[in-house]
Amino acid sequence: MSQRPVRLAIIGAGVMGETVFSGLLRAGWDAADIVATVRRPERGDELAQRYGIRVLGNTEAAAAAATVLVAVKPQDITAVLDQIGPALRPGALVASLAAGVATDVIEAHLPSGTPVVRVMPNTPAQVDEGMATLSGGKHTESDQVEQVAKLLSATGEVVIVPEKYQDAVTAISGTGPAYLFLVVEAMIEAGVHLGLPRHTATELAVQTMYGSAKLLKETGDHPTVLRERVTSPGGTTAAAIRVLEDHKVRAAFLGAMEAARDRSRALAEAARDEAGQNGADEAPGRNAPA
Ligand SMILES: NC(=O)C1=CN([C@@H]2O[C@H](COP(=O)(O)OP(=O)(O)OC[C@H]3O[C@@H](n4cnc5c(N)ncnc54)[C@H](O)[C@@H]3O)[C@@H](O)[C@H]2O)C=CC1
Ligand SMILES: O=C(O)[C@@H]1CCC=N1
Repeated sequence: MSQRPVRLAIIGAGVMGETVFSGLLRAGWDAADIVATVRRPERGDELAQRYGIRVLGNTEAAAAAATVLVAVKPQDITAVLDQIGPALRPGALVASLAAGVATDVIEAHLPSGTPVVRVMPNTPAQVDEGMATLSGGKHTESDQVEQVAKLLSATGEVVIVPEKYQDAVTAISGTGPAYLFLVVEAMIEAGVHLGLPRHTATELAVQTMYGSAKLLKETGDHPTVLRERVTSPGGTTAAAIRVLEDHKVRAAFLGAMEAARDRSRALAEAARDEAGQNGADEAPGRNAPA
């Protein structure tokens, strides 16, 4: 424990955990500064071989690092926090990627005074175009939130938000890539239905999504303005949009995003109930800053 800490431990290196540490490696971090944990040994071997990072057990990894990023599913997080809490280094910072799970629940499963940062990232971080939002807990100083923001900025944009926004954020940027992939999937299938070869339909749909996103970002123009520029009076776009409006696409997005927000809240409640059942208030102070 007295050894110099590694910079980061990723607890549960699945899709998002790998996304974060691979972005840090692309940004120039040394593999020796990162340790990760996994549930399946084959997964650990794969990560160690591909990236040269060390794969350890959960408590060993937590004990080794200055910052501990917990990237397990919301359903698994309280058990993992209970396991790693006693092993944390004094002053260690804990960040969580778990959808819904609030900082007070995370704090309740860690030694009293542990600084906690709740993060909602997204998968475009795999190509350094992520969108992550961060909120600090009640023992977290603003420079500690900034520290996690700096770390995640290796994989894209980062915004610090009040925690009360995190469920809505989850519905827009955390979950959002899936809506857009579904739109592309639907466009490809429709293109095939119209008689295009599948590879042609795929290339056209993917580049159209990419080009449209770039146009939105680079011009800063409102999507309504950009849509109007495509829509000629009495033309093809007006005909297509009319069908989408008939099918209540906007209402469907409203309903879908309310459902995502509500699910985020429900995941939070499930984790909170577990905290209650375990009688976890806050564990005794073992992590006061050194
Ligand atoms: N996939 C996504 O687009 C996003 C995911 N998230 C959040 O990120 C977290 C991780 O999600 P994914 O990476 O998609 O899930 P995943 O299932 O790919 O990764 C979770 C990993 O944790 C490992 N794990 C579970 N229990 C463990 C334990 N006790 N010890 C060590 N490893 C353990 C699993 O084996 C798995 O590899 C979730 O909490 C999710 O809400 C947040 C934003 C976006
Ligand atoms: O579907 C989920 O629960 C996670 C959180 C945001 C995106 N994927």
